[in-house]
Amino acid sequence: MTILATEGLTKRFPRVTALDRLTVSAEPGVTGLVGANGAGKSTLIKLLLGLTPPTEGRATVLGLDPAAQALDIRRAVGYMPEHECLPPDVSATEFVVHMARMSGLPRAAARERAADTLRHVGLYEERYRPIGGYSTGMRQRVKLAQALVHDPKLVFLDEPTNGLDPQGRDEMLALIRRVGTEFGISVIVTSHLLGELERVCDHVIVIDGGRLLRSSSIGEFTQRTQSVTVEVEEGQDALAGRLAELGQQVTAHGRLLTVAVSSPATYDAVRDAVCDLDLRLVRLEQGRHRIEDVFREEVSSV
Ligand SMILES: Nc1ncnc2c1ncn2[C@@H]1O[C@H](COP(=O)(O)OP(=O)(O)OP(=O)(O)O)[C@@H](O)[C@H]1O
Repeated sequence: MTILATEGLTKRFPRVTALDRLTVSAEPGVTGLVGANGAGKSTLIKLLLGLTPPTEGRATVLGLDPAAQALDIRRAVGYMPEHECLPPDVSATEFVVHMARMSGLPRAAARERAADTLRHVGLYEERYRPIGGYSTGMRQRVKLAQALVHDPKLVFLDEPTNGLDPQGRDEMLALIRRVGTEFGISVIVTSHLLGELERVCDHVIVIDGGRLLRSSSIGEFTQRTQSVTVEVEEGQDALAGRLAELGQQVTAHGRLLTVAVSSPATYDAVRDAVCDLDLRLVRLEQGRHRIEDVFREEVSSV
């Protein structure tokens, strides 16, 4: 089942084209939507929720059309907006119960669901205090709770790690992973920090300037760029030459050599070259480029 699909989706503002003929789809699971600030991530989410109409093109969310079935979509989808949107003078409990009631839950069910959801996102006693006194991390959790309280099939999380310190970031990312795995809710999560998404996503969509740069599973993203780092005590130039003769693709970074792994034979070639030249091997380490590196390479080649 496809959770969302777009075809030639375009949004033009008077001065800027925020989305430019975007054709992409996502399957159930956790999908990262990656792009620099201004790439068009928030605009895409707003179009998919039916909050703003496209200039051209089409989209479906859970098989529904945002232009004609926006209310049905909102019933089945949760949305955590990027910007601050919480009332400071009510408690998290009051706010999340209110949001559950807005989604159509009866009073008792809304209270129960709100309590469960706030506990799931890690807010306990503090949920009775006014939101105005919360830390950024606590406020992000409240925003996440209101997106989950009506038990959606899919949630859009717009920059959920924004403003968090490294520990808060790790906790939020772990929570997002749990939403996708334990709760079984599909997640579309945006970030301009490319590296952090590889830890939680099954699939990544990269957009740049409103255009699709890449859409693939995390595995494909990193596999393609698998490499092995070789360090020898001395003789790295001779080793690089020998490996090149054996048909390997080698790059030198000071004392370290990075060899692209084209097949398992690459490891045999490294072993043979080190033995032939009688070198002392210090390190042989499997390396994977991070999404960040792949993205940088692709952007610079566009
Ligand atoms: N309502 C609007 N009117 C005019 N321009 C807009 C509007 N909304 C977005 N834009 C522009 O469209 C482009 C894409 O914005 P968008 O907010 O979708 O990017 P983003 O990838 O979510 O980045 P950020 O994380 O910085 O919000 C930007 O150039 C932005 O200035």
